[in-house]
Amino acid sequence: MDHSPKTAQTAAQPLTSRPGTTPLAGQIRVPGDKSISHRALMFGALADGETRITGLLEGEDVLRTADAMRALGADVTQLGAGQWHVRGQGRGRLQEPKDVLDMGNSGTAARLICGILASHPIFAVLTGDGSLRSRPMKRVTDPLSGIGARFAGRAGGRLPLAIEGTATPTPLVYRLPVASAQVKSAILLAGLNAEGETVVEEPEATRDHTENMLRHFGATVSVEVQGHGRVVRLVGKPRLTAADIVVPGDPSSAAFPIIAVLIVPGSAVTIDNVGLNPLRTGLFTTLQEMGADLTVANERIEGGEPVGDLIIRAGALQAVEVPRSRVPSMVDEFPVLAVAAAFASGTSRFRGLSELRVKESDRLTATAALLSVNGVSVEIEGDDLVIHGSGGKPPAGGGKVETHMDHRIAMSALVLGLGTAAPVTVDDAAFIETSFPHFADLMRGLGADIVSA
Ligand SMILES: O=C(O)C1=C[C@@H](OP(=O)(O)O)[C@@H](O)[C@H](O)C1
Ligand SMILES: C=C(OP(=O)(O)O)C(=O)O
Repeated sequence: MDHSPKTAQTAAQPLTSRPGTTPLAGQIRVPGDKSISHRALMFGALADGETRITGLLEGEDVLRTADAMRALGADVTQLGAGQWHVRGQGRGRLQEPKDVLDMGNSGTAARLICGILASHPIFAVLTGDGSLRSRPMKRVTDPLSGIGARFAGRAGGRLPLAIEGTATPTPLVYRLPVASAQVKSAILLAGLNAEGETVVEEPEATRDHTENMLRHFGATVSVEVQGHGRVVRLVGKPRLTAADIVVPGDPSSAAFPIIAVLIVPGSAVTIDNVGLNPLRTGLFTTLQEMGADLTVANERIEGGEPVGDLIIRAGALQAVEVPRSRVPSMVDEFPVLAVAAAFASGTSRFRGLSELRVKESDRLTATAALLSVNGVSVEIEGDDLVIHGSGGKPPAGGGKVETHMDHRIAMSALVLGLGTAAPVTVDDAAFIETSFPHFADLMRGLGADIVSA
């Protein structure tokens, strides 16, 4: 099986989704969690010994991380579908890469690897695709300069970025200016090679997979809850020991079939083995507030993370107001939540979405555009998104959506077209491969009508 990332080379792949005449039905699994998959490969590369990973997401973003870890000297091998092993060099012993590291479309890969490289005495250059090269990197390079690493990038700190790591990193005490698990993780990863304690204060709690995995590999990490936020402390220079990892299904990917089921009348689907880390489940809370028929069965802990099976049935939805404090726990789910809101009764407001402007695309603008080109009434007010729902009546559809190299915009638009009056077309579905390989096939298996445009 060829696992090299491809999006950069492939021609645009337009797709159309058409309103079906039959409900969606079935029992499925979604691919492994992207955040946990990146971290599993990185921690495996930083640890002593052999880490075995089950359920790894084989999406292009994660394959970029696998390639980068190989270029830094780790032995990364696929044993079977979702089964990978990584033999690490031991903390602090990564090698200088011989060529530029291409992180493709992945912000998580680029920012976390900056943290890893910053505290190794090596030189490296990072680049990415057109989307990633437009995304801000100063949010990691500014604090990481404080440990003694040096960075030179394009205007605004954008990729390509040259990094000169330091052999003697100073431990940081840093308060995050934005709620970002990527920035928190970059600082903690850099702190692994610093003598003493690295402290990251986050004003809003963000996903804690890095903290969980640090402990799983033997590091000492403490977390103190402070209001909506947390203070994370890492003791530097731990021995990281290889540990097996079981990756749960990605709740951010599950969001797409979930919303599809909710908006296609008569549908009922079960999604098995979805990660339910409480810092990732803001969408489920919000959908329950909208009156969605969404229940969790068989809740259990697997590989240190809570997981469960989701049972979803179509039904009427009410408008919702999502508070700013909930944004980090569902930051990637707003485009598809906006699709659900388009079918609800009443006007929904999602507050405080400024971070959506710096994702793979400006998702605030792209989400509003994907709705309005399909006849949904929507406004952006400051950093809020306001959506006037149709009250269950199918919105017009018939639009061609620009996806701007953004997988989540592409999948959200395709979900919308399953419930609109006329089909919805996306200009390029190729980027769906970054996080959700075989998305269209999985949806077709449930009865969705998705075809090449
Ligand atoms: O740490 C992570 O794995 C991620 C953090 C989030 O980004 P920010 O840290 O920029 O909010 C999220 O949008 C991204 O998909 C994955
Ligand atoms: C924002 C995302 O990913 P990243 O920042 O890793 O590119 C995402 O997957 O929605």
